[in-house]
Amino acid sequence: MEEPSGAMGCFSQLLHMPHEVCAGIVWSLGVEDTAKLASSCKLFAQETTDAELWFQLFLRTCWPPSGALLAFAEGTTTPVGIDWRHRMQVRMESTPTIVVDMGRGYTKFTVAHGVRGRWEMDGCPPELVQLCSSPTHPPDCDRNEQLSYIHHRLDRTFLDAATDPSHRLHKAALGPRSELKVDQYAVYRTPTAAGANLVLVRLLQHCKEENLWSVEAVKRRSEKPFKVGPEELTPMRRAHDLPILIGEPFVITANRDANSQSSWDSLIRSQLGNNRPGAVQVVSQAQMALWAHGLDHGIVVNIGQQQTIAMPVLRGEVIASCSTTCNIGSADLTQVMVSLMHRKAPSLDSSLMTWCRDLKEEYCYVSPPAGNMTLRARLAAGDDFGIRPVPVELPNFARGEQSTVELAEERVIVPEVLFESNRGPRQTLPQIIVECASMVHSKGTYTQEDVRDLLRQVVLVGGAADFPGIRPRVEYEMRCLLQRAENQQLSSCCESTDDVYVLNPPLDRSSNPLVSPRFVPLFGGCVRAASSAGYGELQRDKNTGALRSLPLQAEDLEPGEDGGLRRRLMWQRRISGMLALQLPNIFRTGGGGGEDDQVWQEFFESDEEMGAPDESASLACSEESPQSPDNASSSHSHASPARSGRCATKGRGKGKGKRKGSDASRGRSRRIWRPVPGAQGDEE
Ligand SMILES: Nc1ncnc2c1ncn2[C@@H]1O[C@H](COP(=O)(O)OP(=O)(O)OP(=O)(O)O)[C@@H](O)[C@H]1O
Repeated sequence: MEEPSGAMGCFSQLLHMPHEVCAGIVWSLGVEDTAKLASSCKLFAQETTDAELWFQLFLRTCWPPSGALLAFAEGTTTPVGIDWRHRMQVRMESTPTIVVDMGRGYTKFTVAHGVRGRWEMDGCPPELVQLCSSPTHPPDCDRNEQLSYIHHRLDRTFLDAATDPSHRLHKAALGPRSELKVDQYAVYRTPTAAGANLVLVRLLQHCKEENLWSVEAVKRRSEKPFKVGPEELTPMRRAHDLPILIGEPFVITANRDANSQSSWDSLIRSQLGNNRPGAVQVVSQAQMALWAHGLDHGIVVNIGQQQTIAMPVLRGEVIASCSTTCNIGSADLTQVMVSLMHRKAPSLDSSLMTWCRDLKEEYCYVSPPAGNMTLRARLAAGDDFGIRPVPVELPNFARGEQSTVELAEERVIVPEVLFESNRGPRQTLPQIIVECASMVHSKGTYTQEDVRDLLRQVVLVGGAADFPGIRPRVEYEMRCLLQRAENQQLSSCCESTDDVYVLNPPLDRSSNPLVSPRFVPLFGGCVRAASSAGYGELQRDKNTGALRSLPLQAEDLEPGEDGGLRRRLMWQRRISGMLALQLPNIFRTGGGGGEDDQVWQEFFESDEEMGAPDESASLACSEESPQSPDNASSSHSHASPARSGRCATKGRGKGKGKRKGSDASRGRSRRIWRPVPGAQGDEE
C-alpha cells in the first residue's frame, strides 16, 4: 500500500505510534508543554488524562522537592485516588503566604508558595529581624513593632520586585486584575521593540465611560498623569494583602492559658489590626518544626536565646502542661565565650559580644561524651580530647601586644554547658527531653506507643541546634538516661533504649539540606502553607488556637473502571517509594540513614593531618579517642555572618587549625570516635 505523504503522513505515523512512545513523550514534558500538546493533538490529549502522569508532574513541579514532605503537606499516604492535576492547579494559583517565626533574639520570615517555594531558595537562610542588641549591633526594630517592620520591609521589596520579572518575588508582588483600586500602585506594561517595559504607576481615578484609568508614574511624578486601559495594568500587592502564618514562640505556648488571651495575642492584634485584608493564622513553633519532618507527633526542643524548652506534640496536639524547661540558652553560651576570651586577652570584654558570638557560631562543636569524668575535668587532666586549636585574629581596635588569640578547649567547653549536670540544680538538655516524655507517660492518658513515638521523634531547633555533633550527643545521652533505674517505666515503652532518635533536618531529593536546624520551624510553616489545602480555614481576625493535622483526603478518579483496582495496586506499588512514606526513619540520626550517621560513627581524622589513609585502621581502630567533627558532614548551610568572613582567622575555619600534638600522632593508626556502649562511658 502506498504511504500517505505530507501532513496526512505525519498524522498516520502518529496514529501508528505505540502507546508507550506517546506516553514517553508526554511524560518527558513539563506542565506548560503538556498543556500545549494536549490542546493541539487529540492523541496526546488522551495521554494527558493519565492520573499517574499528573502525579509525576506534581512531584516534579511543586515545592518542597521532597516526596515525603509533599505527601505530608497534601495530607495523603497514597498517591492513588487523588486529583493531582487539580491540586497542582490550586497550588499554582494560590496567593503566597508570609511565614514568620517570632524569636526573642531574632525573628525570621519569608514568603512561601506551593510551586515557587521559599523566597530565598532552599538551603539559604531566611530574612532575619534582629531584636536583641549588642554594643556593636543595635536591634533592627522594637520588639513590639516587629510585624509592622516585616510588612514595611516586604513592601519595599515588592516595589522592586513588581517591575523586575527576574525577581523571586515578582509574581508574589502582583495581584489579580480585579483588584485595581484608586490610590493603589500598579504595574503598567508598555510594549517596546525589545519586549515589554514595566512601569510602576499610581492609580488616580477610573473613568467608567471610557473604561480607562488615569495614572501617574511613581518615580517620575513631575510627568503629567496619563490614561491607560485596565488590561495594561496589574495591581501591586502590599504585604498586608498576603495571608500570614505566625509561629508562636515556645515560651508563649508553654505558658498559654487556654481560657484567657495572653498579652502576646494582644500584641499581635495591635500590630496587625483588625482590618488586615490577608488572613492571619497562629500556630505553635513546635508543630511547625515537626511539619518540616512530615510529622505531627514528637518532642520538639528549642534551644532559644534565654532558655531551652522541650515541648511534646501528640498526634497534632501540643501538650503544653508536659513541657520542660532549662534556663540555659544561646545567649548564655555567648556569655561563656565572652568570659573565656576575656581570660585569654583582657582587651576582649563584653563590648565584643557580637564578635564572640560569631566565634561561637563558627568554631564551636559538641564534643563526644567524655566518659565518667566531666569534659572540663578531662581537659584539666591534660587530655587534649582531639581538639584542634584555631588561631583567630583580633579585631583592630582590640589589638594590644597580641594580634591573635588561639581557640582550643573553648571550642567544646562553650556548647558543653548544655550538657553539664554539675552546674547547680538545673537539668541538662538530654535530661529535660527525657523528663518531658516521662511527664507525658505519667499522665496515664496516652498509650505506650504514643510515648515510644515521642522518643523516636525528637527534633532539636534553635540556633544552637546548628552546633555540629549536637544531635548524636543528645541521642546518645538520652539512651544512657533511659538505662537508669529511675527511668525504667519510661524505657519499657520502647523496644530497647536504642530505640530513641533525634531527627535530622530535612533533605531534598538529591540529599541536599533544605534548611539548617535554626530555621526548621520556619521551614515547616512554609511546607504547610504551600499545601494545596492552604493552611486551614482562612480566618481573619482570629489568631488563637493551633492548627490541627491535615485530614487524609482521597478523590476518587476511577470509579467502577474494569481492572481499576488492579491498576491502582500496581501503580501504588510502583511509586510508593517516591513518596518516601517510611517517615520518620528517613530523618533519623545515628543509624537511620540520616546525614549525622557519619558524625556519630566515624569521626575520622583528616587525611591532611594524619598522612595517607590507613585502610587497616579505618574501622577496627587500635586507639579510640574523640575527634572534632570538623570533617564530618555538616548540613549547616545557613550563611552565618561569621562564615561569610566577620571573624578573620589565620586558619581556615572549623577543623582547619593545627592539631595539638599532631607531630606525635603522625604515623599512628587513624583514630575513630564511637559512642561508648552501655553506661555513660567508661574511663579510658
Ligand atoms: N551555627 C550556629 N552555631 C551555634 N549557635 C548559633 C549558630 N547560629 C546561630 N546561633 C546562635 O543562636 C542564637 C539565636 O538563635 P535563634 O535565632 O534560634 O534565637 P531566637 O529564635 O531569637 O530565640 P527564642 O527561641 O528564645 O525566641 C544566637 O545566640 C546565635 O549566636
